[in-house]
Amino acid sequence: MGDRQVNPSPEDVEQRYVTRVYARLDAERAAAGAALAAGPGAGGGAGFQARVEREVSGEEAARRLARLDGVERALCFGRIDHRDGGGTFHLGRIGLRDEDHEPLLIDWRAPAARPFYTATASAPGTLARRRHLHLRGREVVRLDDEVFDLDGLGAGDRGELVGEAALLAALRTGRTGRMGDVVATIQEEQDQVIRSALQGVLVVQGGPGTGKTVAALHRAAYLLYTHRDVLERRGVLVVGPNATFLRYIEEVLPGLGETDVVLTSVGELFPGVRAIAHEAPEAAVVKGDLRMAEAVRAAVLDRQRAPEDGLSVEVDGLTLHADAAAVRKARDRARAVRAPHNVQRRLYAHDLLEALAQDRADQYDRIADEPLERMAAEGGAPTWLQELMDESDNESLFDAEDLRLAKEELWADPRVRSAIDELWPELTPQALLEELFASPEALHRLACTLTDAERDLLARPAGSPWTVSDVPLLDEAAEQLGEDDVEGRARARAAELRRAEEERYAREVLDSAGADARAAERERADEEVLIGDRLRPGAAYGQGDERVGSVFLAERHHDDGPYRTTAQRAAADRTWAYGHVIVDEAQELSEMAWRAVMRRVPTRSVTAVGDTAQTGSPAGARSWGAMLDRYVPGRWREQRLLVNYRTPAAIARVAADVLAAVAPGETPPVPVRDDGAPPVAVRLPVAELPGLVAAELAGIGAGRLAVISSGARHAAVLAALPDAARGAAPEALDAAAVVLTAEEAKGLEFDAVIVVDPAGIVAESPRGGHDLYVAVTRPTRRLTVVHAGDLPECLARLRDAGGPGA
Ligand SMILES: Nc1ncnc2c1ncn2[C@@H]1O[C@H](COP(=O)(O)OP(=O)(O)OP(=O)(O)O)[C@@H](O)[C@H]1O
Repeated sequence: MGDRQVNPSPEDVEQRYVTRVYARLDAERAAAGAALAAGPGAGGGAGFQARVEREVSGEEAARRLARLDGVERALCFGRIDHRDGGGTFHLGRIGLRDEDHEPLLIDWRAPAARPFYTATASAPGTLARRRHLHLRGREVVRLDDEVFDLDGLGAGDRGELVGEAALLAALRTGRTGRMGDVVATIQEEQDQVIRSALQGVLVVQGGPGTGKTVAALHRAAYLLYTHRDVLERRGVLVVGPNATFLRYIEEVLPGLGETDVVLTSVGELFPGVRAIAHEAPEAAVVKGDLRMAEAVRAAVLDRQRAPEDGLSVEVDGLTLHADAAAVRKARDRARAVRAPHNVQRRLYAHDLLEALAQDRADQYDRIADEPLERMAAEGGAPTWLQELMDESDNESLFDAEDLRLAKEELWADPRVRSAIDELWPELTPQALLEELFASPEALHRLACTLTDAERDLLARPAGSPWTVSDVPLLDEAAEQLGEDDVEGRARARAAELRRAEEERYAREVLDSAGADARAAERERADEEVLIGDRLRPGAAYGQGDERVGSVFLAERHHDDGPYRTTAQRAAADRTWAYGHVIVDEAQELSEMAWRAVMRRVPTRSVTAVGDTAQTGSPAGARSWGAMLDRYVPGRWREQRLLVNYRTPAAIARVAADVLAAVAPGETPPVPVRDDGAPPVAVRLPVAELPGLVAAELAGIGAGRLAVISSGARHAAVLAALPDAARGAAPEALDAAAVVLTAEEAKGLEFDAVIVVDPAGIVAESPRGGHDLYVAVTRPTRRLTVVHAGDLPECLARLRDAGGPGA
């Protein structure tokens, strides 16, 4: 008996494999940790080259460690067996090799992993079997097998879901308040989105719950894996609708082993400004309109003056004058240079200083000559003096060096400086916009393509807090003004030699990365400003001006402080050019917001995911072409997601009714499951919400609940539910119950949702009932609609269903 060989169960076999995989992960972590601990002191050699190499290997170790740390959970989740001796592969969040460098775990993004995501019962490709491994910690707790039997059932019987059992199990799991990755259950239509080419603009259009967000995040991870060379250096930017949403999705990418991604919202795109103030939707519409770019431009040009009577300044008892023609010439010359306002200003100031210095020299000449000329005129000059005077006729006492010194001296004089500042001030984006909005006269004169009513919407007192729709305008202004990085340039001057070396290195980086359009543009602009050493750095200007594109990059590469990742450096730099940008809830972006986003990705490598049927902002997109054709005329490609993974069929039917009312002609996505409690409508005073919330929470166990209410009832709902989390603060995601507006709920999901005052939500929705559509598409299990008056017609199905309070 004791000798009898018992075949190990499939679970045991997989457990053994999984244990090996985790042992390997531990070993790799230890190695990366040791490399990092050895630190920059490791490896000898002084000089820049050695330093860069050490820094790069330090970066590499830090990155590797972060990647290995993120993938602990469900590291190995699948296995594929090919037919006819094609081999067996285990799939994981990252790839691992064993001690002999043989593949142990295939990265889910590798081509070899693809059949796992594309094989269906009707089209299994070369697969004989797909297996999902479910782990708890490092323990295998369940296996789901799909055996592809070519002679078996047809597609109609099996459906086309990939890994159906595992998918449904994943969809039924209670929500945690954080989006998780779906690497084990990616569906084929999502796989196509994820693996679509890096180049160009990809629009992913799909109804609520079709996995647009989750697919976009997996796409980020896929692109980083496949194009690591470019993207690790340039970074990937994900733009989401607000800070809560960003918190909701922030764990997905680290869980996939990727950390080089910047997550931000439009309100945070401008470093140093936190836009939190609310404003009227009508004002947001005006600020989102492209005509605002013209208004900002006009406001900048308005601050570049050439007065009719020229410039006069009192200096040391003399009135120095630059006549109108000279000032106009200086302005036109500065404007002709392709550089932003604050950079052009240096040229303008230089030319005015020259005119003033020349005037002073002429006046000194006259003063010096005057007594002699008077003597000569009175016939009292001796012959030798007369001869000398004739010889020096028209010859100034001042040479070029004197003039240069005079300019420096004048620039150091506060009266001269403030006179020049009056005509062409150095401006910050904040000051420019604040002054524009605070002056009805300036608005009238400069925002001339707007109507009076539109201008009235922009007017507000100085010192008002920034709103989200101000941010693209600040960005626009920053682009027109140019930032004068005084500190950066002072640092640069102090380390001239080191910079030269770094520049050489950065040039190599630039070359290998291909042309960086943005850096090249800056380079051109700066060279033009500096042509012929006209503004040579010196005491007069106090700063080094010799910036070129690769120096920008060198500055970005080098940092005297602790090591910063690409993502950290990119996030702090408004002018960073990303390798790829993903925009979620992209339908909400205004024209001006798109302009700010596109500025950050000169290569136009963009993924825009959204649903034009959910557009809530009146400044947002009604069609993708309206937003994108301007940047990539006719060249953006669209992929549609058609399956709803979030909401069970009964709730999806209610949502479809709402959709038919707010966006007739739009097709709702097809729900993938038909379970969960039927949705109900209850007539209930807000004061009785606590009982309903308690009952719903009991119904969902450890899940999450949201109460989504109209603005009109919001305060009353908050008062009735003092224990619930409130508002869109990111912490609210951790609470069992949260009270939100429809706007705040966008992109999020909850096990149970209570929609309060649907008629109010419809009435308040700037674009009709779109906000109600958002609200009823948030639940994964239960939907309750609470109303006091009549239900909106689009919810008639709930009334007819005869729920308890219908
Ligand atoms: N292939 C999948 N496997 C498991 N879960 C999935 C899959 N695809 C989507 N889901 C789940 O479906 C839910 C909806 O996904 P997601 O939030 O990405 O949808 P969306 O299209 O962005 O929705 P919305 O338009 O409402 O923002 C999430 O819980 C997500 O994890």
